Amino acid sequence: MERKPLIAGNWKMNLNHLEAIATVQKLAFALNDKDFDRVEVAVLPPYTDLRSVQTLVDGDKLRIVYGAQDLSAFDGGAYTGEVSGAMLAKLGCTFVTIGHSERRQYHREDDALVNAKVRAAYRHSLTPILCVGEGLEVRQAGGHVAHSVAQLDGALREVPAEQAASIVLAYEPVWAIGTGEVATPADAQEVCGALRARLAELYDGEVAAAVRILYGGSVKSDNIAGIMAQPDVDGALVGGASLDPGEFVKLCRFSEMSG
Ligand SMILES: O=C[C@H](O)COP(=O)(O)O
Repeated sequence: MERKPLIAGNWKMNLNHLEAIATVQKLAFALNDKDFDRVEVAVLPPYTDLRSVQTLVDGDKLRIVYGAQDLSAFDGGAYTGEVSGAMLAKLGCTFVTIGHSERRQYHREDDALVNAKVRAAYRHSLTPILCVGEGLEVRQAGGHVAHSVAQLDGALREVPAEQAASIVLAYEPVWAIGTGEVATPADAQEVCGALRARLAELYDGEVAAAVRILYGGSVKSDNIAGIMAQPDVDGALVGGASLDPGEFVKLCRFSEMSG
């Protein structure tokens, strides 16, 4: 099955709504139809930017898609500070990142909550970008595959095959996030391959073949080609480098970069 590569820019807590408009405009100006035919390009701005991004994308009929960095496990009600899947769907979001290591670390999100958020996303027709990945100690102890697969198992509890087939996974080794320490292409392939094999066990080969698996962690234009060349890597979840439109455009043209 043909899987269209996805390059997604996770802006984290950067860029206000005015900066978001300028950034998306620069991306739209630089990227052309050929780029969008080859790769799906997504940005994941802070909540406060989403309405502005929606207006720009709709108004100019841009092929850039967008999403949020998190959502509430609940659909509405007295949950101060939370944002529901329904609200994100209304803003035209395609994707929502779930289980990013920064949410797991700073907000104590565990597999049960990640699972509840995955199911909330599907209730509102949002596509989760489910993040898994090990910390340095786990990697050094050789537990990286088991750790990432266990996070996948936890996140997909009670998620039926027809929903799972549309999920996007992101393998992000925590030790490689924002550190400049990029995993080798072989490191990325080892875990991404194991995640796909696990999907085949949990569901079937068809689901496993349909799911896009991204690598994330210090991806830059000078290292993306080798990572993208791996058979089970279908894209990148990019943090820091996505804040620079010129660099992000280069990442979207990964096939022109040297490995
Ligand atoms: O979601 C993106 C990842 O956390 C990677 O961030 P980074 O590219 O700044 O290392």
